[in-house]
Amino acid sequence: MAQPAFCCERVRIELPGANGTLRLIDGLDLEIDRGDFVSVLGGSGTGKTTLLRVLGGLTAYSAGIVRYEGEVVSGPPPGTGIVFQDYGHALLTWRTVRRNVSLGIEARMPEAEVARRVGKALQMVDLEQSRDEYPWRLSGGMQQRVQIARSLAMEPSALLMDEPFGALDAMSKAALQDQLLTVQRETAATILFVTHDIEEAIYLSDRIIVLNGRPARIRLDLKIDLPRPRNQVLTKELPEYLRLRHSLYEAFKDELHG
Ligand SMILES: Nc1ncnc2c1ncn2[C@@H]1O[C@H](COP(=O)(O)OP(=O)(O)OP(=O)(O)O)[C@@H](O)[C@H]1O
Repeated sequence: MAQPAFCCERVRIELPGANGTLRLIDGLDLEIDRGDFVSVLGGSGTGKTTLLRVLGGLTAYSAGIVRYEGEVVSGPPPGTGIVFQDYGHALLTWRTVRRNVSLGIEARMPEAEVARRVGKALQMVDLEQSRDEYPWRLSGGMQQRVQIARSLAMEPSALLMDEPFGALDAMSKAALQDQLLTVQRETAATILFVTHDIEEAIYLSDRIIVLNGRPARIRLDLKIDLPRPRNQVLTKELPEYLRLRHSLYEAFKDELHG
């Protein structure tokens, strides 16, 4: 069998809390295949963001082992990019769009290669027209596209995304979802996507993992077998989409209704 992109074996994640150590996740076994789009759902505070940070090498784990492409994760693995919800803080206001996108690569490669990658990344998120603008002159959706372009310029083999569209209005959100699906098709990157939005998770994913409990465990692991390319109207009318939506809302009934 092909080597998975991410592999967690009996992973325990503990964080310091006001009343001692918080055991957030324990005994987590998880494999994420290369090129898969995997969403992580779970109630507030279950540890979704923390798990993403552990896979991205930003937060240490306390037991077990996390691997990316076979290598033990002990810092941000080469070839992975992280996109946060808070694009406002992620972007540098004094740099143009182009120079925000080049941020992660400009010190590491020749100028011509930087320019090529920035141009390609801006094209993928449809922001070529705004390359010389400053981020504060852009809408929220456009700012988030700048952050995504910055990750894409690193030509990542995996993207870790923490509620990237959580702060956007419904129209911008749908447009960015479709753009992300196009990016995934073009780059074949593995995408791990944390969201609170059940419908967004079904629409985008090949697989959905639901975390719950303290310490959190995987409560549901669903394969999403909807045809691609997906379509905001047609996909959401498919009986299989409605069935998945129904079972996920059932799984979250207690959390949604208190
Ligand atoms: N750096 C930290 N130090 C200590 N505790 C933390 C830290 N980061 C998060 N926590 C705690 O860990 C728990 C899980 O947080 P996390 O942000 O991973 O959950 P989440 O599932 O992403 O939540 P949400 O859906 O609300 O964003 C929370 O109780 C939070 O207070």
